[in-house]
Amino acid sequence: MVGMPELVSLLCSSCCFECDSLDAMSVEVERKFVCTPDIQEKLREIGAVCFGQHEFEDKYFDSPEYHLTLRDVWLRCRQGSWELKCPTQEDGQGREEESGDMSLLTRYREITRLPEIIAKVREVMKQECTEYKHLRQTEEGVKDSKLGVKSTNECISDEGDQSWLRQLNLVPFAAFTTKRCSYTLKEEGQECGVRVDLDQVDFGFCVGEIEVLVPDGGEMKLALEQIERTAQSLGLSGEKRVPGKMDAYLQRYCPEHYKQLLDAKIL
Ligand SMILES: Cc1ncc(C[n+]2csc(CCOP(=O)(O)OP(=O)(O)OP(=O)(O)O)c2C)c(N)n1
Repeated sequence: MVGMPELVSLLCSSCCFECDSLDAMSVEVERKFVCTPDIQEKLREIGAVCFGQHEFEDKYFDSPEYHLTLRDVWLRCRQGSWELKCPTQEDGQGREEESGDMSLLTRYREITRLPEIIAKVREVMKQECTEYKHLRQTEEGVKDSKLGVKSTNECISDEGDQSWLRQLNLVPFAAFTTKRCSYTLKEEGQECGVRVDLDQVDFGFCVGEIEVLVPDGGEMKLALEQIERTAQSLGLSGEKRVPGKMDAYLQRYCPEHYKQLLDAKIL
């Protein structure tokens, strides 16, 4: 594991920044790994190209009873844009159920359009607590609110925009800033590249991620194989699940929430 100061110096200051272009609904397949001091050298050796370095703040939201995260549903606002990650199968978790290294892969549906995010959150809340007090009021409120017809994904900019959070009783439970250095690796004959992110968080934690975004209905098997090949060429051996930024944050700052997620086998 690379320490905070080392990764700051590892982050390549010469990289240019390219904006991420995410589909409004796609499946993110990823494998986390422990960053070693030579990771950037290894990435360059295998032909990965650094395409960006940037910093962003994530704020995560849930109900006080953790109705979303206990169903493996993750609502966040990143630099003013809303994102929801949820398991790809309704009943299953995002973790791949295959054996060996494949079990280190996670697969989440990413939703980035606000009306779809609100609809999904409402659906989860409904399943979670059928007699949820706020719900009937929420359904009416969100339908009537200007947010219900908004097609873009915008930040909480005024009181009105926060109404859906209040109506669904969602409150922030985690907030941290990440410095990220992003690489892309294109294999011969493959149309889409693999993305590798090296993240350093403001509370002193580092983690790497190999990631492929599969558009809705896209080829999942290919993505899984691409990630595995990249992991192998980086010499990553892994039998153990690698904790992410959220694991580290909750373990440190919200032990009760963390325990509940461990008990529910979400983390
Ligand atoms: C290995 C592993 N990762 C995540 C989870 C569940 N989970 C916990 S927090 C969480 C939400 C954050 O997901 P993560 O991939 O860690 O976000 P980030 O590192 O910021 O990457 P980006 O979204 O920019 O690509 C999830 C899905 C899990 N059970 N196991």
